[in-house]
Amino acid sequence: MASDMQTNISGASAPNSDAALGDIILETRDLTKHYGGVHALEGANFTLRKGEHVAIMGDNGAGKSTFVRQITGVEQRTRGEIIFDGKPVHFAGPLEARNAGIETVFQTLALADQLDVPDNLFLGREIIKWKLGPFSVLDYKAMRQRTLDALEKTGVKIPNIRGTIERMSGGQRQCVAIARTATFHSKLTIMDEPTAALGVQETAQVENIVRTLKEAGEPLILVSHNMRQVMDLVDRIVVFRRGRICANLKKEETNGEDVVAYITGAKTQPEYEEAA
Ligand SMILES: Nc1ncnc2c1ncn2[C@@H]1O[C@H](COP(=O)(O)OP(=O)(O)OP(=O)(O)O)[C@@H](O)[C@H]1O
Repeated sequence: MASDMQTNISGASAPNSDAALGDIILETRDLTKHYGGVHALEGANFTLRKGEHVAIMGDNGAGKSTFVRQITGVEQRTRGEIIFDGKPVHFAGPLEARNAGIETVFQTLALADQLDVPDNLFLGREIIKWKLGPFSVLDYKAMRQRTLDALEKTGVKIPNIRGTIERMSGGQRQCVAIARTATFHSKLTIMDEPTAALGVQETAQVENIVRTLKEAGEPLILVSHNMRQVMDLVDRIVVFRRGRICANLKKEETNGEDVVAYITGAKTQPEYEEAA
């Protein structure tokens, strides 16, 4: 599948068609989250195919992060179904989601500040050299080598991988988090505003990593407010408004102005009108 896609897709902005994409990797049905009286997410029906890159857009408070938190097991949904890789799932926490193949890069990074890059990459799934009863010895050499491979693959330049995360810039930290995805070939990557706090160069680096994921046929959900970035990187845009999906737009059939009209409520797609 990936190689078929590569022949069809010469760059992130190449035209896309459903035929170039694989089976459904993620589906949500009626996904809903209420915080007491706050209906943060209401009846979200969403589908993502293997190899597809989809942006989630919407105004502040539209429900984007809430949607991500239900999928990644950070919170427990009020109702609805999540079907991941063909099976209904109910993750008790983010580690369970990660072990199932969902790698998430949050706005606030889930990295351990006191640890170095290899330790962060392999946190919770260390390579074991040998194990005897309750004792095990970790294979640090193998973990370091795989770290260097992952950074090289994603084009990330970090001068000293043995330095602790707390000493790195925001961009470097973000790249480490994203390189973790590349290392483990996750089945799905979710990025929630990965470049919101980054400078121009660091943003470009993260965007390059997104392109390498696309070339490798790895699916992605990208939550972003950045229209240029979205138009540059994804195949499809799903717009949330007041907790509900109000548009599902193929990139080649829309433009920035059109997307803004859905975000602000000036437009709603007919199929979502009843819900809006
Ligand atoms: N833990 C919570 N308790 C109560 N209300 C919450 C909680 N988390 C989010 N909300 C509310 O749910 C709604 C959706 O929030 P969410 O963070 O999903 O929006 P968002 O689209 O990600 O916004 P932003 O772009 O500002 O990050 C908002 O009204 C928010 O105040």
